[in-house]
This record gives sequence, C-alpha cells and structure tokens, in this order.
Amino acid sequence: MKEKNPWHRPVTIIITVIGVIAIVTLVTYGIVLDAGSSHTSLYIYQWPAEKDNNTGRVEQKHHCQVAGKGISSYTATPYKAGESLISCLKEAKENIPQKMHPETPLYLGATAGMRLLKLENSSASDEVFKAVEKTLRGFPFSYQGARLLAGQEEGAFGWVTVNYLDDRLTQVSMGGFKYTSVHGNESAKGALDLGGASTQISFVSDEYNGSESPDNAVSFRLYGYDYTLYTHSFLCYGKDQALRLALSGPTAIMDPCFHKGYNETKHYAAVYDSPCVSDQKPQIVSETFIHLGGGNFTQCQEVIKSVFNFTSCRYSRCSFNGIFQPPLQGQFGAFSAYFFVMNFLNLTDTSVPLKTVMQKLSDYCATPWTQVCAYFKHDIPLKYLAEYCFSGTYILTLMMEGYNFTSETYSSIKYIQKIKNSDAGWTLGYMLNLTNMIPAEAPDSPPLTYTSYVSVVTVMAILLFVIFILILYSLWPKCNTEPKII
Ligand SMILES: Nc1ccn([C@@H]2O[C@H](COP(=O)(O)OP(=O)(O)OP(=O)(O)O)[C@@H](O)[C@H]2O)c(=O)n1
Ligand SMILES: [Ca+2]
Repeated sequence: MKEKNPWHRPVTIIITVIGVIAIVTLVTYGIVLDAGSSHTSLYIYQWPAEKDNNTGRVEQKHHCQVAGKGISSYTATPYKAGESLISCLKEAKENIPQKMHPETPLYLGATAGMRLLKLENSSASDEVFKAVEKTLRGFPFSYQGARLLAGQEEGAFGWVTVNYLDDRLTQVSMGGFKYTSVHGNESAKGALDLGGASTQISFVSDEYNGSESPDNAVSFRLYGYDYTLYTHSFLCYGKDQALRLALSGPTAIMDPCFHKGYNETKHYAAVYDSPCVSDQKPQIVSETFIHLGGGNFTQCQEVIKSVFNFTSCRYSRCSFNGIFQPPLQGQFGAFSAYFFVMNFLNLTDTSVPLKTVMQKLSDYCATPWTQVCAYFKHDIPLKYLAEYCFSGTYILTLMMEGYNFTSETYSSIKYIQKIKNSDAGWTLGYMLNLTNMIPAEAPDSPPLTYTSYVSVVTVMAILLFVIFILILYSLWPKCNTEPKII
C-alpha cells in the first residue's frame, strides 16, 4: 500500500495555513494621499500590528504617483479629480492583502493648491472634495476623510516625519537602564519643505517657547519629551507661485532667470490666474506676452529678492513679509522641490562652500537654452528644464535672504528625498498622529523595526511549527519491527 504523506493530513494543512495567516495579519497598513498643488501621490505605510500604540516602526511600503496635475486643477470638471485617483487606489488594493482592506485607514490631505482654490472659489473647492470623497468611498478601505491641511499642520507633520524616521524622538532602553541617545530640542532636526504653491519651515529653537507670535507654535509631547516647534507656511512661496510673483514684476519681458535664447509666447492668464498675483494683472489688451530669457544669475537674484518684503517687522526678528522667526538652530532636512531641483543641478552637497555653489549655478544659468535643451531634452520635460535656473536661484535666495541662513550655516542643511526608504514629507507624520502611533510617554522596550519584527515573528512561527511536527511525529503510531512473542 502507498504510504500516506503526512503533509496531506488535514490537521497539518490547517496548522500551516493558520501559521501563514498569522504572519500576514501581524502587519497593519495605512494609506495617505498627498493632494499637492502640482500633483497627487499615494503612500502605503506598514507596521507591526501588535505595536500600534507602542514602539512599532512604520515604514513606507509603496508609492504611486497619480498621473496628471493636482486635484485643484480640475475645477471645470471636478469628477475628473476623483477619477484621476482610481489607478493608484487600484495599485493600493494589489499591494495590501485583501483581508486587510476593511481595516486599512485611508486619508487624503490637500495642501496649498486647494488652499488657493478655496480662497478663489470656495464652492469649486467643495465640488472637488466631493468628487474625491466619492472615489475614495468606492474602495474597500476604511475611509477616514479628505480634508484641507492647515499650513501649520503641513509644516509640523513634515518635522515629525523627518525626526521619526531619523530616530530622533525615541529613547533607548538597554539592560534595564534607560539612556537617552538623542532627544529634545538639541538634537531635533528642522524641516524645510518646498512645494509648488507653498513652502514650510519648522524647527525647535531654545529661544522660542511660543510666547512671541503664538500662531507659529505647535507643542507636542512625544515619547516622554516636550517639544515646542516653530513652524510657518508661506502661501504663494512654493516654487510655481513664486515664479508667477517674479514674472509679474517689471522684468517680465527679459527674464534673467531663464536661459539666453529661451523665447516662448505665453498667455497672461497662465501667470495671473492665481490669487497670489491676480491683483497685479496689467491693464493691457493683449492676451499673450513673449517670455525671453536673459540668463543672468545676479540679476535673477535681484528679481527674486523683490518678491520678499523685508521692510516691516513688528517682532524681535523676522524672516520676511513681517513673519516672526526665531534664530535658526541645529541641522535641517530640505525635501520635496528643494531636493528635486538641487539634485538636478548636482548641488546637493552642502559641504561645498556656498560661494562655489553660487558660481556653479551662475554658470548653469549662463548656459544658452539651445545647449541645455540639446543635452537634457530626452530625459527631462522641457517645462521643468526651462525652470531650473529660476528654481535653484529661488531656493538659495529663500534660504539666505528669506530664512537667514549664512555661508557658515548653509552646511547644516541636508537635501534629502528619502530616509530609510520612506519619503520625507508631511504624510507619514500625519498618519502617525491620526492613528495615535506616537505615544506621549516613553515606551519601556527599545523600538523594533518592521523588518526585524517580522523576522522575529517568522522565526518563532517556524520554530513552533517544527516543534509541532516533532510532537506529531513522536505520537505517530509506529510499526513494531520486533517479532511478536506469542
Ligand atoms: N522631479 C520633479 C518633480 C517635481 N518638480 C517640481 O517641484 C515642485 C514641487 O513639487 P511638490 O513638492 O510635489 O509640490 P506639491 O506637493 O504638488 O505642492 P504643494 O506642497 O505646494 O501643495 C513643482 O513645481 C514640480 O513641478 C520638479 O521640479 N522635479
Ligand atoms: Ca507638498
């Protein structure tokens, strides 16, 4: 008779299946959509399920870039704002085990593009949110809302993300003694986020406790430490809106921030249909203007300086436009467009002296447009390509003139895109906050990363399985080979 394979026994199969399911369900997921002014991104995060409220480390599992522009661009056809999200949501379904869909929280946060639309046409912004909500509710996840983030939240959650991923918020426990590796104000890292329509600066400073300009203060208690964060979001000072501000000045015809030889006919509407510049629209009949490049870094700096107002400050000190800012302190992580632009320009190394950085940017701006085009046109869309001289100059001017970094403190900035495979940005901090994932008090045990947690659980599951098989084997009825004595 054919010997029965023990793997075919129902009990073995059931135990194996339960084991596999147990490993899979030990992971929890969360989805955040970042509805930015220029585009929307979907992020899937994962973390060990048993550690929701403790030290579990959240990691980015998947990123999907929604095709097309940001949701605020769909004012004429709001339903298309909803439709634009479908393909990334389908990707999310594929990337999260089906069983986990109903308990996966789904958030959408909109930033400066929708802030501007709300200012301009509040009912149009409501229509876009309705359309987006309809799409999100049509997916099997646990929909938690689509809302407009305040500039302060955007800045503060970006700061939380950077410091969480950098392990700057936790305490480490070793052999029963707790010691603090890095904590509190001295070691927290500031966050600089540059979007298309707004820009955020957030940092902790010993000289800021929130009493001066309280609107700029955000207080947290995280892992047993109190933080009072200074944060400000400048609406209209993201790089796309700042370009409009610069273009709307008197130098619109010969623009030193574009390469020599650049010559494009543009619609005035493309510059002025934004609340950031609508009051500056020239009273002329013509619908178009010719945008000519001058390719001069120094003149470009002057044009950009003119978009900042340094004349009045009713506080002890200000950045620009009369906004309070305490003295800069510590290291800074600069992400989003700060990274995209400086990475393209090959200028992310901040140990290079600022003077050299400026010289390199100046050389780049002076390169004729035909030469820039010929070199990069196969890799970079022409619209992006045309703007890098402006964007690089804007970044340096914003940092040096706006935020008061100096050639000495420039090296305290690090241009970053990802930290440990998770993108720097507000989305992770937003989700950590809404899922109560960062406790106010310090946990007793040291944090375990998601990967090490799953490894430990997998090893334990395999061990248990082996023990189970051994027990089963020992209880198995055996053939007695010895001759029976009758
Ligand atoms: N590889 C890339 C990707 C984006 N950009 C530009 O970077 C800017 C900002 O992008 P992002 O940080 O994604 O801004 P949003 O989140 O869309 O805008 P906001 O935060 O202001 O809502 C945009 O001008 C975009 O065109 C770029 O130059 N290179
Ligand atoms: Ca953004």
